[in-house]
Amino acid sequence: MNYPPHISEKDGHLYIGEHDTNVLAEKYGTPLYVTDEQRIRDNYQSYYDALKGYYDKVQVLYAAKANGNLAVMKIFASLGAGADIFSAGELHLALAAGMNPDYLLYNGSSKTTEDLSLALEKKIRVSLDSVDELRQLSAIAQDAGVTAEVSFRVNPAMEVPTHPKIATGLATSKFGIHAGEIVSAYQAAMDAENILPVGIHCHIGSQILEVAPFAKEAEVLISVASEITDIGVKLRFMDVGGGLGIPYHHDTDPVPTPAEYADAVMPVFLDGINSIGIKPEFWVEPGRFLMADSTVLLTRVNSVKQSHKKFVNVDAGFNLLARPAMYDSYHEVVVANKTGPDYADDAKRDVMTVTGPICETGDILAHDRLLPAVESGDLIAVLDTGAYGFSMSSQYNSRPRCAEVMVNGSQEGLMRRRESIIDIKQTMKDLPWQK
Ligand SMILES: Cc1ncc(COP(=O)(O)O)c(C=O)c1O
Ligand SMILES: N[C@@H](CCCC[NH3+])C(=O)O
Repeated sequence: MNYPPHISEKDGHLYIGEHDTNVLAEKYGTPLYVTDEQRIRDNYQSYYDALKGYYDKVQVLYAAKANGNLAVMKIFASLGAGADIFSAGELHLALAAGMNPDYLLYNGSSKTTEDLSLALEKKIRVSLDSVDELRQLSAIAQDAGVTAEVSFRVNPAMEVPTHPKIATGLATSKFGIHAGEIVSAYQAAMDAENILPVGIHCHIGSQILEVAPFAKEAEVLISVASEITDIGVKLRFMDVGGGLGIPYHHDTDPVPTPAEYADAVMPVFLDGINSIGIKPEFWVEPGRFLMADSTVLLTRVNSVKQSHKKFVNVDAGFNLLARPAMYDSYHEVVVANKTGPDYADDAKRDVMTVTGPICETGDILAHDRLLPAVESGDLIAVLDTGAYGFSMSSQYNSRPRCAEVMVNGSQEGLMRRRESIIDIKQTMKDLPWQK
């Protein structure tokens, strides 16, 4: 199987960076997420450089929902990124990581008045999702005696090649304001007290492996930019939302590069702004491309069962990696203590289904994979789990969440400790009538 450069096999073991995954699993226990810092930096640099090659006013806003660990946020802060934030928690983490508030955008289709007040208090721009939200923000800004800088999220009514649950710009999606209504929304913002519209925001969906939809999105945004410039909006940024997908099927998926993305999108953007006669910043909010392949989820084999098929029962399930159960997502799996030529012979391999410990039939991490003979105690690595892995985890079945480790060259360290049963119980309360 093809691996990204920070994943390798040595002496029968799977390595991440300079580290034997078996040694890390032994030291920190399983299940365990392990992330390679240098890979995050390299992914960021390739995205940023490709866009910057076209335009000097490029800003990356890391999509914090992909992985909100403070250690991860600090890496992006050190690289100069801001963040796409979707909650007060993500806002808090972005500021704690030292990100510049100028490059944070408070997104979301359902914000509370507390969220809107917090954004104003912290001087964070808000991406509005409805005219109702505009009215609420205007009232809060008037009370606070400040001006709120905003963008609207445009719904571009676009079908995109991805799982329907993560296609966010469909005409039927809950997000954004349709192109036909967007100019009147901006007019309402121009007319509203204590509101200054300064941006356009859009997001067509996630895990898209073609560049054409992003170019089409840029066309839609340019057309909106032209119309709202005509009514007097002074655009400071155009935010195109999330980034490229990644090849989860390592050997067969197409691998669109940031350079191809930039070649498709930037000419549309540049021609558009030149003909309108404006020079807004170009913002992009990648999450998956920056994080997904930086991380492996290590999970120990509890038992193997030959039923109507061969089940490999491991200690991580959809409590820790929801993607396969939620979107039928594919992740490569490797037996991390049985790699290399000794285990490559297909005759000695078997088709196996890797299942988690959760009390649901759908708790399957990987269906029907050809793997070397697996026994209890073996270590399985689930690849490409750095985006929407830990961040979507839960305590279902009252299972404490696992630890997260970061490696960086020869260094390694815990970036999140393992939870215990105390963490599960600590928010529960004794009811007075249940003494
Ligand atoms: C508004 C917004 N921005 C950015 C992202 C990040 O997308 P991706 O991880 O595909 O780059 C998402 C998630 O789909 C999103 O909803
Ligand atoms: N959570 C989704 C990505 C979309 C999230 C943000 N809109 C996934 O795991 O693929």
